[in-house]
Amino acid sequence: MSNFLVFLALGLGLGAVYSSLAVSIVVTYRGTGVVNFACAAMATLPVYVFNDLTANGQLSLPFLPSLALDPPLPVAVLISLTEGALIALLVHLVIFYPLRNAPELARVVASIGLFLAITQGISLRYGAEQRPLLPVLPESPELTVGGAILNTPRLWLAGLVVVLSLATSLWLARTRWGLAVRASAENERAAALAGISPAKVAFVSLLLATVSTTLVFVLAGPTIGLLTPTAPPMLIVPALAAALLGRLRSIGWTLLAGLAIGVASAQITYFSSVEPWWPTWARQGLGDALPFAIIVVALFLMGRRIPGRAAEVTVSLPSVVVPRNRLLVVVLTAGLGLVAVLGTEGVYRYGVVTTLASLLIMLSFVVLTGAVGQISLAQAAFAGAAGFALSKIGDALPFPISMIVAALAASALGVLLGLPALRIRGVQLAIVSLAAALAIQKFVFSNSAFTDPGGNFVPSPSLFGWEIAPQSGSVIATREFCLLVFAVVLVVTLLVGNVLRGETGRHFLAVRSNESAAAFAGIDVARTKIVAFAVSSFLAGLGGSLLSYTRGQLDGGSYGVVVGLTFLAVAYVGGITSIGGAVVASVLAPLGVLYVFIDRDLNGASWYPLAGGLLLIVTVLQNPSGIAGQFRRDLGRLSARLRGGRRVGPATATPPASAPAAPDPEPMLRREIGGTCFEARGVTVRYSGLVAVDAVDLEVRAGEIVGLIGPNGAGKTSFVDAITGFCKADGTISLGGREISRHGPTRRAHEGLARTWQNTELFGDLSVADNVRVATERGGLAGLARDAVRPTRPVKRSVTDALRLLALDDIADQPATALSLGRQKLVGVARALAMEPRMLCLDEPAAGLDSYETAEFAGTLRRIASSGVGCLLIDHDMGLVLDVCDRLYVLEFGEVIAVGRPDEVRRDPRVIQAYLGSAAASAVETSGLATEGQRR
Ligand SMILES: Nc1ncnc2c1ncn2[C@@H]1O[C@H](COP(=O)(O)OP(=O)(O)OP(=O)(O)O)[C@@H](O)[C@H]1O
Repeated sequence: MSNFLVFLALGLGLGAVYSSLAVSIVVTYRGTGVVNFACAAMATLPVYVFNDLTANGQLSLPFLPSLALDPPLPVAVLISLTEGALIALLVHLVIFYPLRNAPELARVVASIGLFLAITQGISLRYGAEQRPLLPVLPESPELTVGGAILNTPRLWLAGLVVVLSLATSLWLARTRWGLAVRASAENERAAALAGISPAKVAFVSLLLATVSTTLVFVLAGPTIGLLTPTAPPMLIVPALAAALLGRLRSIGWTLLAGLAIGVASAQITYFSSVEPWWPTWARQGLGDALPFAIIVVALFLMGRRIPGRAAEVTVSLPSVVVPRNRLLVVVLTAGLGLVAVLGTEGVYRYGVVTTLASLLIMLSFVVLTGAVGQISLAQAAFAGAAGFALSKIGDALPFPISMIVAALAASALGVLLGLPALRIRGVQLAIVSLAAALAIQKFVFSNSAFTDPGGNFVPSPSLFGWEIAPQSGSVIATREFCLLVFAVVLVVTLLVGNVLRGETGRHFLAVRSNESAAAFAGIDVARTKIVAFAVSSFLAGLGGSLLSYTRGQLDGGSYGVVVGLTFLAVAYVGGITSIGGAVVASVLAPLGVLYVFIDRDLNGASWYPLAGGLLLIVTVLQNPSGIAGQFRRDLGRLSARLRGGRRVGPATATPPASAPAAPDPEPMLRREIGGTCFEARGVTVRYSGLVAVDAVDLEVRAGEIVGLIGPNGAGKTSFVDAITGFCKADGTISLGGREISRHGPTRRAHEGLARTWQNTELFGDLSVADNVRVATERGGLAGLARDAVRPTRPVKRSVTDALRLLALDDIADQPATALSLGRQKLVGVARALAMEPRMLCLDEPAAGLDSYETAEFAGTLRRIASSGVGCLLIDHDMGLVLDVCDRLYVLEFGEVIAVGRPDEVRRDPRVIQAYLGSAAASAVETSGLATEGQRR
């Protein structure tokens, strides 16, 4: 019992550090929208200054020579806090403020760049060796409870953090600045309109967060562990777990969660080091794995309830370059690689082989982060998992089977990590993957129960009994091994190129662009993400296996978290959205060609990690598509100039200069209206207290065009969302006589219920043709296998027919988002049509079309219906609706107030009343609704 109390006090101290960091993460997030992975790193720098001041009497600020100064303790604390404040100012001005509207991925990556820059900068300025930290808080009064002497400084620290957290909570709740932070977090645009400056709010939050964390770090002394450049910064992982448990919002819950995590990990330390019944395999690293377990559970249980933060403006991710595997480019790049392998020796050849192997790890980022938009910080852990697996099975299995099995082990781990990604995305996934990387490093790679403490030797690959030793005597990279790596990397890169330009690649890009629209285009979003995780971790595993051969031996730090963050940094700097970017990144990779050059010829290897962090920040700020993207743009400009000086810009489909005459009236199509193809009974949609759709019955017959009209807010879109499975609803929905009420959106789409969206919802990275085509492809593992061998397959007839019907075939190769709004809507209709639906729901398809295009669209709609498809049309253009629809349903406040033929409905007094109010009713009766509809 007394040990329990001792560890409870120790745990409260540790928990206090976690809590203070976690509260800072929450305050920064609410004020700036950035989950700051460098929060602990920013406070670590002042701890070094404080440590030098108190232990050596030296003021050693970054970039400046040390000064002899022996200040009293309060002055030393004050100097450290001032440094913390200056760091916050600098980070705000140089990084977070310029990135305020950048995509979430960019902001996460920038804070990782900051983490790397600070930790590597500390290493250069203060050295990488461990430093002891002296207690700062008083050791009195001595507290003895139940015979246990409790650690008083840790209890003081816990008390201080509780007070600081309460003060922060009061500040947020009661002060003008606190109100501004809360307003900005809810709706930055509205806050800005109300006169609140988002920039000032962001700075004040960051300042408060950094200074309070600095104070706690400085006073915590040995509670934060030994002082090394990376140990205190890595406290960010348990702190992120606590912040998530507080839903990135509640200071109180965050405080409690941090304290609880601290206490739990102290108790784990106690039990695992003392109790004989504690399993041997769980004696090392379990405390480090705890935050991962907590984060996964927290995100799984309440991932969707963690609030996003609305920015004033948002910018999309850099666009993806779909690889073409052009023969000339492949031959030139492969030739260059071969020359590098054959033309180098010694340490340079080692650099070449490292670059080649790293290319596969960089490709793993291109697949997962570039193509699918999922941020993973665990790619090095996957590489390491394969490396460690290879050290165990490399002797038992021949090459390449051993390498493939090892990579499959990494892939299995990747799929496990991908499971939480089905419920979460963006920065939350970055947090899970960071925690996973730390857990794998500490609990698996550094655990003697799973690895060999004497060294995890990786046996040389042997091909048909011929051993290809990676090293031989003093040769650190043999030519045969380099050629083997070259061959593997070339084949795998070509296969990845095939996958990215095939249907799997289109599914990836669709999911990255818009998950809801992808789901209703029949794409299984969950399966697509899992496939991406599997492929990406498999690639990381292959790269890790090849790297492990070159190393010969692995230890716990070989594929640690910081290695992983460095991989991400170079992948981003090279260009995370293209294979060319991965090639550039592999040249920049740790121990790769450039590194060897910097080390050998410039004697600057110690600057490499710092340069990596800084370059990452600069890339995020200046050039999100990386070096490869910039190169491609420059090349484009150059070739345009050579072709005659024309500017290269996105292709746009311009409408005709002068509006052509309206098309001839559609020759009367013989439309046979068949039996009921769609039926909704008692459909009701509630948003909290509001009944948006109230027990609506609606029926559409095959070949019939049914209009659903009503004033703004009547519930039309909610009804379509309900029947297509995009919002919760009561009632029954049947398609072709089969009830589909319980099916999800994707299954409803597969059953033949297609829809278009009010806001186009196209896939921005795909061309017009691919936006349509992607809805006809099934993807999955079968698609992956087909893509690998034959990525260019014939386009389905329904796709070409839909493009032709909507007159989009002449602009099929243009990027969909470069079209006018009206034409984008037509692409949405074509996509729905290509799925060969029985029933088509069109949500305001004519908004954005001019009168000529609208008249054409009316004809198109009749043609669609004449093929037997039931159509439900929502539109405010009454001219179109009255002209084209066979029957109309009129909604008001969620209820159907009229049903009938257009000529009946337009004379219905309730309808006239609903549209215009009673005063104007009689006037309109004479002019007709059509005029009013057109005016709208
Ligand atoms: N996600 C939501 N949460 C809460 N209320 C909602 C939500 N979506 C819609 N509403 C409300 O439900 C009602 C119906 O909205 P809906 O968008 O379905 O109407 P609509 O007829 O499609 O309007 P419009 O013609 O302007 O598109 C409105 O009062 C709207 O404010």
